Amino acid sequence: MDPRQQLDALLAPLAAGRATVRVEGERASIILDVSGLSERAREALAAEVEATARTVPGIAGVRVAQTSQRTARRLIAVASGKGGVGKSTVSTNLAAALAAAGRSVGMVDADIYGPSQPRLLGVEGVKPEARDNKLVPVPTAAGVPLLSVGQLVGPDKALAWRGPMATNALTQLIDGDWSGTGTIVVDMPPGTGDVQLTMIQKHKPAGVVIVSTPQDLALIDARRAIDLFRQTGVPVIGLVENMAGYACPHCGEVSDPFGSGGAEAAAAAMGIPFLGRVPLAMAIREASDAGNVAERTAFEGIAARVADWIDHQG
Ligand SMILES: Nc1ncnc2c1ncn2[C@@H]1O[C@H](COP(=O)(O)OP(=O)(O)OP(=O)(O)O)[C@@H](O)[C@H]1O
Repeated sequence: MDPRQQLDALLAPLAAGRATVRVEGERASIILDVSGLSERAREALAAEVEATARTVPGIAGVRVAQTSQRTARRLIAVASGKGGVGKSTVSTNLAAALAAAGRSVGMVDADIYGPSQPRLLGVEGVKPEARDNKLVPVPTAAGVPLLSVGQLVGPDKALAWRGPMATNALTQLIDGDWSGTGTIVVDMPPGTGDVQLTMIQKHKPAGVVIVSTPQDLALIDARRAIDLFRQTGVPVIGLVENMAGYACPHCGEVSDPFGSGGAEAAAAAMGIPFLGRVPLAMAIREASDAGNVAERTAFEGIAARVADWIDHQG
């Protein structure tokens, strides 16, 4: 475990959901959300967090800052018209890139048909604890704490759920102990069913990112998803074209077996921003399978555009 992972693991039982941790070289900065705590409890928690952080090998300096301003929770849904287009992969890498850029980001995996975030974020089999009747997000190496349908029932079981069970699970995850987390990326199930409607009506996402492949766009599934969010007043942050072109694993050159520019033109025709293309690349699949998010370059531009959108929402 690297110092960052050790720090997250040690702080989880003490202050998960309250601590936002950054590690640069040998220095750790921890922002502690102390809202709702008494003066004495704040000081005690800050002292305990600092003392604990100092025990981590490889960390030489620790700075703990307290904030009592509970960050307004902002939900960014990631949706697609159909399954298998890489929505989960885009969600993970988007969240990881935002975290790497210094944002406090969490992940809710509401994909009942294939909750793959525990695997993608490298915490498969780790169950969240409950505190004050709320689930406590599981810390991950990418700095993106996670609550997933897969943690509640195991990766293969949720598929058989009917509407109310699925929507209750979504609410339980979104109402977890997210104090200190500014933005929660929500990996939605594909399509336009009950979970999407509950998400829109009850949880009111700030915006939605739509993921599609070049072929998905041609098949109009993505358009149907875009229409649902638009008609219900959820701002569409933009379209990500995934598996766009093939990146040669040897030389990195991207070729376009399906032509290029189609998604960008489709986004323009629908009047929504185009956030970028992610090539079909062996490195992306391998990183996903290994539960790490090392392959980040393809996602940085997309994350920067989403961050820009967030900042302009006030
Ligand atoms: N750009 C890419 N390059 C290579 N492989 C990719 C890329 N994007 C996704 N994949 C791979 O494609 C498969 C499906 O991706 P993912 O699970 O992210 O899709 P999804 O849309 O979330 O699917 P579902 O809706 O079924 O959960 C995974 O094996 C993933 O590693």
